[in-house]
Amino acid sequence: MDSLPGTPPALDMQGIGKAFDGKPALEDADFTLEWGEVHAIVGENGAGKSTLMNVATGVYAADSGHQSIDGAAIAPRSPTEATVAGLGMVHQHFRLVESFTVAENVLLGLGKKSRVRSASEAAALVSAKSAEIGLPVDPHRIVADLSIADRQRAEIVKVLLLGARILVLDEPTAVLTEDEARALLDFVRRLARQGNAVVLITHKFREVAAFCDRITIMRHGKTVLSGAQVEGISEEEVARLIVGETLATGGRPDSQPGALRLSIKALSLSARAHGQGLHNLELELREAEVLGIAGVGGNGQEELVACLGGLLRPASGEIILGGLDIVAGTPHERRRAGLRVIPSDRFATGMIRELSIADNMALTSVSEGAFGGPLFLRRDGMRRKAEMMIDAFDIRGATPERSAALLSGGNAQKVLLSRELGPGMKVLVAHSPSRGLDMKATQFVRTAIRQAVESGAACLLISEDLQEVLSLSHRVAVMNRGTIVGCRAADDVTPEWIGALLAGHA
Ligand SMILES: Nc1ncnc2c1ncn2[C@@H]1O[C@H](COP(=O)(O)OP(=O)(O)OP(=O)(O)O)[C@@H](O)[C@H]1O
Repeated sequence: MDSLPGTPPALDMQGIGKAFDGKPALEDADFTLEWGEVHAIVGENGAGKSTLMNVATGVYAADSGHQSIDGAAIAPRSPTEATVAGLGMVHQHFRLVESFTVAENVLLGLGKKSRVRSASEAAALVSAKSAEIGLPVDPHRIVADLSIADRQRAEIVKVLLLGARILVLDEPTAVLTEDEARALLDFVRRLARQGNAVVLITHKFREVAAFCDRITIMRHGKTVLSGAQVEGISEEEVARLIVGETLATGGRPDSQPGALRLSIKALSLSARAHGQGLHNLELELREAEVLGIAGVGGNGQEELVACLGGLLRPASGEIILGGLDIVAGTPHERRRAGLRVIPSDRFATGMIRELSIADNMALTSVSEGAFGGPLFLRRDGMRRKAEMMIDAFDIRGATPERSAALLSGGNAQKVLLSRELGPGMKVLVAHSPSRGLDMKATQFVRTAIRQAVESGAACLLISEDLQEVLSLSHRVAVMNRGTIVGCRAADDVTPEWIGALLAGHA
């Protein structure tokens, strides 16, 4: 989509360089966004997509290069400055104050210089904007009470109210259901067609193909394809440019399921206290087997993972691992019995953002005395172990001392895997293990699971990504309303079977 002749681009970035601790995250990167278009930025984890847009929006200062917004040269020193100039970003982790209402957040964002003085005036603005752009947002709700999709919409309305006409969305659909994602992307297209401009950072080619006008591809901090028309570009071509090499396609682990490893009997969890709850859930998992659990998110998947990991205590039922009922065991005791969990939200229960990579890798073994007692922690041992893991799992840009908060999504997942797939693992519970990851990191995660299962581990794979479930599992179970509503060999699974099971309980 070209702007009218003589119209300056919405955003123009040329020759952008940025290094962190001497390591380049961006090298001579270019990006041009026209008014009226949705422009996708794609690239593998750590390619520099977020960093490029963080430079554009004043989160980071570039080391080199220049940029302009609507023809005016600018090097924003803060996100507020960028938003005032017309450029606003909605990050992967939302930046709203949780204890405030949506209107109070907008009031806070508008700042003292604004003529808006009260939360009720801000609320009126939110309602008007929300109606104008067709994005439902209730200004009076407390942010902590909102669903993820509601929060995202609130953040978008806020950014637009602060003056943005260029909207940057960093992997906005990674946290949404399919319906929510479609609604958001429809909105994004409308917004662009009204004369605004949108940058969409995404890993999903189908979003690029269906909703974007042009595409920019990044690899290792550089722009390897700049603003090509989406029409006429194939998924294979995009994949090749993203990774710079061809990927091996994986498949199901080459293993024969053996003896019973884990059995869950009549597991129930109160629905009132814990969202959906669980109802008489029954499962059996064998050694060297992947049992995939398909279903729409919010049907008890989170609760099942929390009950297995020991973060929630079920009202009744048994969880038998290797002949032992672990239902009353602490998370630590379950680990000792060989149970490992990869949660869907890496930083909520898997890792501690504020700690270093080495500390995160040692998190679960420190209490077992692997690195000395609490008073004399052998930090050199932790560092050496972390160096080995960084090497073995090819965690790019990582050093043992670096804060985990600085890892890209794919690399954070690799840190988690390096810790959980360690010795003693008998049952792996993996919840959406490749959510938000690029193709190469996804491939890495699936290969790691496959190898663990081929060495005899049992894996319960819980994922809303049916393709992921089908590509790895020996058997597939369907979860709906807090229970397992059907289970069969993966080869016999059809979309109709899954659809009927989901509808039968709708
Ligand atoms: N504040 C920071 N300090 C140090 N290194 C950083 C910082 N922010 C990003 N990096 C590094 O810069 C590189 C590019 O990261 P960036 O987050 O831009 O990648 P990305 O393409 O957005 O990845 P993802 O798809 O995983 O979000 C990575 O190696 C990352 O670890």
